[in-house]
Amino acid sequence: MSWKIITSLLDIFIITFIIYYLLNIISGTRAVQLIKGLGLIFLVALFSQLLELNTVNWFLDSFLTIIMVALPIVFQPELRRALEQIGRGGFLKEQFWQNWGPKEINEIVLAIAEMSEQKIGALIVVSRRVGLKNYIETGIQLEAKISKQLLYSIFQHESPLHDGALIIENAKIKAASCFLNLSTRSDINPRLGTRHRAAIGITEDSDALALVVSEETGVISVAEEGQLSRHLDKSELREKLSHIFARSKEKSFMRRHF
Ligand SMILES: Nc1ncnc2c1ncn2[C@@H]1O[C@H](COP(=O)(O)OP(=O)(O)OP(=O)(O)O)[C@@H](O)[C@H]1O
Repeated sequence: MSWKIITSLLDIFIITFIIYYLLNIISGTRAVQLIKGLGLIFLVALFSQLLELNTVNWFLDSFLTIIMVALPIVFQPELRRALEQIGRGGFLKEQFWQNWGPKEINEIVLAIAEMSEQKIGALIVVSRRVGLKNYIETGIQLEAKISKQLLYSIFQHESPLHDGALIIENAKIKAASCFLNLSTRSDINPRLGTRHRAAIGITEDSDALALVVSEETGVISVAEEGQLSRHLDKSELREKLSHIFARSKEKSFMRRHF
């Protein structure tokens, strides 16, 4: 095979990968409708060029120029998320799991299970490699050890900190009552309210995990990478948390030794 063919194949492979990656990032967002709309306008523009419909051509050309200028403004949140996702791609290798152990996981699981039984609404965000400083700053800052009792008491209705999200970073409770960006995805179950949307939102903005207890039903859910797994029981939650930290430890070990 000649060098030229190899570089052409590489070229095609890279472009296919980039398109696949971009489609993955925008799937389920309002940008999908926009892409469909733009595709349609490009098709009409192509036909009008072939048929030499000059006025239509002129109109579509001017329209597309305006759209291109307006795009970054209208889709600023989506663009920011996409760039954050690209930047996340594994370059920040902070050993976020270092202070985590079975004890911390156990305390969280017990607190969530108890709140689920008593239908106490809760939203707990567990950060991983991506720091959540900008979200921590929106709440009341704490620097507390993880304990079932503390988590449980923060989310009691009488507690001034119960509203909003609690953020755990490096196995420490960093803040409570934090405000998160809500996911703008259009394919989220409409019966889920803002607590679940906020949980999904933070996992789109970062690689954090978000644990939710529904106040209405007591259902336990976990959001990861923009996907919500619902109806988890105590052991499934424990397994999920343990698995995530074990996986991170393994990956970090591989990086250091191979
Ligand atoms: N942007 C946000 N950031 C953090 N927490 C939020 C945010 N929006 C709402 N919440 C939390 O969610 C609570 C409201 O939950 P809501 O009933 O709207 O959601 P839900 O998904 O239906 O949850 P539930 O099943 O518990 O009712 C608020 O009281 C607040 O604690």
